Amino acid sequence: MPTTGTHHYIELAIELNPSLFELAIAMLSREGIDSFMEEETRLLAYLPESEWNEKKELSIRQTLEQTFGTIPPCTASFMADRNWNAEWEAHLQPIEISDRIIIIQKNKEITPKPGQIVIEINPKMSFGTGYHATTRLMLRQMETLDLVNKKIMDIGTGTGVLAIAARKLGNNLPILAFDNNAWATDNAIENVEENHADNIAVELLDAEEDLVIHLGEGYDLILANINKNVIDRILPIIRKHAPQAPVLLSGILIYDEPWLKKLLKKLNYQIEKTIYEDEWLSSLVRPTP
Ligand SMILES: C[S@@+](CC[C@H](N)C(=O)[O-])C[C@H]1O[C@@H](n2cnc3c(N)ncnc32)[C@H](O)[C@@H]1O
Repeated sequence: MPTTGTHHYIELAIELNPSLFELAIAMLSREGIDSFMEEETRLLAYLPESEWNEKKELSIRQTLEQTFGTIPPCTASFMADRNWNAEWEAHLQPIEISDRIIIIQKNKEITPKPGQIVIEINPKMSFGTGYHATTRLMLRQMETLDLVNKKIMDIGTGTGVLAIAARKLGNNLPILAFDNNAWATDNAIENVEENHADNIAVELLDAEEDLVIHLGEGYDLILANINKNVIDRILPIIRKHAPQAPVLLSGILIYDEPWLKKLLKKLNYQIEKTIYEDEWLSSLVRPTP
């Protein structure tokens, strides 16, 4: 079971022209950072205190310099857990993913369109608010799929948003949703409960260590919105141990599409559909028969 505890983190405040936020988010996500908040002229990026050290700081500075030619003014400050929720929630507004799906936060009243699914997400520090293009892309792909009688695994569940969406989009089998970050699993459990989404097992697991044993249970659809490096390592495992399962991928930058195509070819997957938003893509891939 995930541990519920106090989580401290580092807030990086980067002074930037807002037109550069998307690019900065894309590049910082390559550093493994996946929690962001946008202010008028500052991009705030959050990472666990345990991951912050001189090497990480240097690597982030190099990434910023390579991306922008110079390092934008940037400060790092410690943030205790207790500062977090109110601040985050104050920034959030409902996000309409499509005519079919809208994401709202706790205590926000909205009138959904007829037939629109409402997902309530209180993100805390987890990724998956709908504020990121990759979450939107995954949800837009999912709403076009027939999820009935599909056993789904949600790798890197973050807030649990995709698993909850699957349930609300008509999926009727048990879902395994996991993340290697205890903030995320704690938060996903809360969100699953808030949404009365039953039969979703949220677990603290690492895809790179625990996949094989779970894939043996037999899955019909794998959701993996993670990042290039992790996908590079786990897709061969998925191909081997879930040889029939389609995989819905995101967390991949458009610049990395050639890499993705090469990997898919090597593993004998065919691309069924790729969609794009900002610098990001999502591909639905199926094992070649
Ligand atoms: C881009 S977020 C996606 C969150 C959510 N699924 C969504 O679509 O919005 C990626 C998530 O993968 C998790 N993650 C990264 N590496 C992982 C690994 N090796 N095993 C499990 N989860 C991982 C991160 O903690 C993060 O919550």
